[in-house]
Order: sequence, then structure tokens, then C-alpha cells
Amino acid sequence: MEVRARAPGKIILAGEHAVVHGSTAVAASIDLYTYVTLGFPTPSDNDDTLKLHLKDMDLEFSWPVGRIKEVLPDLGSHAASSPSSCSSETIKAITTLVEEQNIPEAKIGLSSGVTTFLWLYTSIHGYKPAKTVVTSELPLGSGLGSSAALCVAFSAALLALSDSVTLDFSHQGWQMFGDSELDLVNKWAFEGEKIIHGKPSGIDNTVSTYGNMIKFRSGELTRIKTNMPLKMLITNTKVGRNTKALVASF
Ligand SMILES: Nc1ncnc2c1ncn2[C@@H]1O[C@H](COP(=O)(O)OP(=O)(O)OP(=O)(O)O)[C@@H](O)[C@H]1O
Ligand SMILES: C[C@@](O)(CCO)CC(=O)[O-]
Repeated sequence: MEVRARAPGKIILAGEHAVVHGSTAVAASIDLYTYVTLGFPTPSDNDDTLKLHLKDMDLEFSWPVGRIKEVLPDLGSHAASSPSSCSSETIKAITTLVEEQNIPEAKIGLSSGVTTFLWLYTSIHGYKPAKTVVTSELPLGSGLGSSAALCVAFSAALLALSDSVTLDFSHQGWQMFGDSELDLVNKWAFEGEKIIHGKPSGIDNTVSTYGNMIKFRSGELTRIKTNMPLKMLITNTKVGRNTKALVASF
């Protein structure tokens, strides 16, 4: 069985950065998406590995599930329905798994995304073998929420194949999650964002999860419903920045 999830990027219209310190911000989703495809091998595939393919980045990772068990022996009973934070010991253990993959120096910035994947995957599906493919229309590190879209798309795909979400697999095309399922996606995505971002306010994963426009303050979300599409011209300066470092400097 295979699922494909997509999550949009965002633009913050007011309150960027100040939102980290409890001010109100307004954000809108944009029509550029990150896509995650997830599938489990069948027994006849004889494949006992967890695979991640970052297609646009031309990077492929593969971990034998036995190795994941060795490094992360204490996952306990993974519970898709109860999002939890990644402890510093677990981050250290996952970092070992990421370092063993020898990411080339020029692409080392992607390692936090890979760490986040391993945390979300093992928290929701434990030691199960799987194949995951990521593609994205979003530029990374440009303020358009690529990390949040990645976390939301990971969470949505992982939850779609868990017992916590019921989907109609005979349906062709995109399906929308219900409100309680979106809530779960958003909570897991926030836990993922914490790994990439350090101290996120949660606005990026929230607008990527619910779409449209939102007002956000200290974790409180107000959905702004508009039937009028908002036209925005976004210019890519191609000057990247690292949001984790920026937020930490305030
Ligand atoms: N498609 C992707 N594949 C792998 N990693 C990704 C992908 N998209 C985002 N990431 C991870 O997110 C990091 C970029 O996050 P960062 O928060 O710095 O920028 P952003 O999310 O694009 O911008 P902002 O948070 O300011 O809106 C990358 O370094 C990488 O670790
Ligand atoms: C810079 C910031 O305000 C938005 C990043 O897109 C950080 C955050 O709210 O987590």
C-alpha cells in the first residue's frame, strides 16, 4: 500500500519573528507544495530497510531496521495518537544514524530534515521497513516554510498509514483529513519543526496543516476564511538564510 501526502508552504503577512515571543502574526498558505510518498514493502520484497529518497536533492538513504533497533532500542510502544517531543538522548542516537549515511559536506544542511524524518517515522511506525520519497516545489531557507511543509507532509503520510487515521483507499485523488486528524498532523509536525528550527512558534506548521489564512498567537489559532483568493507577488532573492540561527539570535 502506498500513500502520497502534500503540504503547502507559507508566507507571513505580519508579525514574523515577533510571533516567537508571543505577538500576534498573520500567515497565508501558498500554492507551492512539498510531497511525501510512503509505502511499505510486501513480505515477498524481502526488504528489511527504511529508505528515504530526497529526490530533488539527489540523496538516497537506507537504514537496515536491525541497525535502527541497535541505536534506538528503547522506542517502547510507538503511539501515533500521542505526539511527544524528541529527547536530547534520542536526537544524539538519531544523529549517529544520520552521520553513518555520509551526507556530502555541500548538502549537510539537509541533515536536520533527515533527523526529523527518522524521529517522526520511528515514533509513529517503530521499526517497520518502508520506502519514502520527498519532492518539493519550495526553495529551502527562503522564508517560505519549506521545513514546516516537509514536517506536515511527513506527518500526514505517516499518519495516513497508521491506525489513527481512516482513509478511503478506493478514492482517487487528494482527500482532506478531518479536523481531529489535522490536529494530530499539526502536533506531530510541530515536534518535527522543533528539531529543525530549535524554538519555533508553531505558526508555519499550523498554516501548512490547515491552509488558507490564519491568525496565530502563542499557539492559539484563528482560521480566517476568505472566498476571495489573495494575489501575492513573491520574489526569490536567492539569498538563503537559516531560520534556526536567526530565531536564536533574538
Ligand atoms: N525538501 C526537503 N528535503 C529535505 N530537507 C528539507 C526539505 N525542505 C526543508 N528541509 C529542511 O529544512 C531546512 C530549512 O529550514 P529553514 O527553517 O531554515 O527554512 P524554511 O523553512 O525554508 O524557511 P522559514 O522557516 O524561515 O519559513 C533545511 O536545511 C532542511 O534541513
Ligand atoms: C521566523 C519565524 O517567525 C517564522 C519562520 O518562518 C519563526 C517562527 O515563528 O517559528
